[in-house]
Amino acid sequence: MSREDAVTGGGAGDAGRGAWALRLADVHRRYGKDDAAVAALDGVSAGFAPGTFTALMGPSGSGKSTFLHCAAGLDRPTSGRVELEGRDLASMSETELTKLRRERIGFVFQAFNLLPALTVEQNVTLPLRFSGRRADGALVAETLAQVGLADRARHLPAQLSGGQQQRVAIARALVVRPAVLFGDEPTGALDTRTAAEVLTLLRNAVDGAGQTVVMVTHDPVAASYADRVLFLADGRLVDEMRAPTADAVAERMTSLGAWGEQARQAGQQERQRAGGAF
Ligand SMILES: Nc1ncnc2c1ncn2[C@@H]1O[C@H](COP(=O)(O)OP(=O)(O)OP(=O)(O)O)[C@@H](O)[C@H]1O
Repeated sequence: MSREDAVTGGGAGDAGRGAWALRLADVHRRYGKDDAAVAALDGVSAGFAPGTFTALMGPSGSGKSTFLHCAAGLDRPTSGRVELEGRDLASMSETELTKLRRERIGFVFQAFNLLPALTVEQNVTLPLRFSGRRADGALVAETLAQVGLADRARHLPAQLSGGQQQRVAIARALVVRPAVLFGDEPTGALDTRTAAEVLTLLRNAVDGAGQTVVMVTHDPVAASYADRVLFLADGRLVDEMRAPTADAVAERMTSLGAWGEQARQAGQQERQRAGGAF
């Protein structure tokens, strides 16, 4: 697959619809109407091959959360296609989307969102119960072992460190063996050493189990664990970096930040010249 195809999710190198775990094609998401309209996503196309780890970065307000929400079926694009394992999310009813989210999508947030009264094992079992599946003991044990918590199954979340709690959240996301695991700043609340453990875990899920991971982060070190970084600015994908290093990512973010600020100022001047409201 060429670099171009990886960014656009199309072209001659695309082996067909089934080739991507996730694919976005010309996705637009607008909020508000007329003068107050905001193009949070402005024609985003990207393909995510199975068993790859992608970091999504960009200045504040560039559209990262909107991207994740549209890609994970939590929000619907204004136009464009989002395909998960070749299935078009736009054609699905709310009931079908809910089922798809439960069975084929994993989500890990900055806040661990564990249920405090349930044990580690019970927290991890929840998604299976929600999707009406039997809480297979072997599967749960295997998933807990995968995140290094086999000996903590009967503990309560409050008895665990922050890093361990995030590992439980990752186990809970992985237990359904999702098509894509989405992370929204999953290491944002962790110290450097603990964050490294969690990122290594995600890396191993990709390398060892063929998991597909898409992670939003502001941290260049976190992004360096990914196979590639996609950079968003003003709702558009503006660059891709393969085999990223923390230094190279930090440098790119600095120039993007400056670029984003220039673009905002230019837009403001334009609106003032045009006699706009602000
Ligand atoms: N519900 C909404 N209604 C109106 N505008 C919105 C809404 N959600 C997001 N936006 C706007 O869309 C743009 C993209 O927002 P988004 O939250 O996706 O950016 P982000 O890159 O995740 O930002 P951050 O890094 O600060 O979390 C911003 O201009 C934001 O103000």
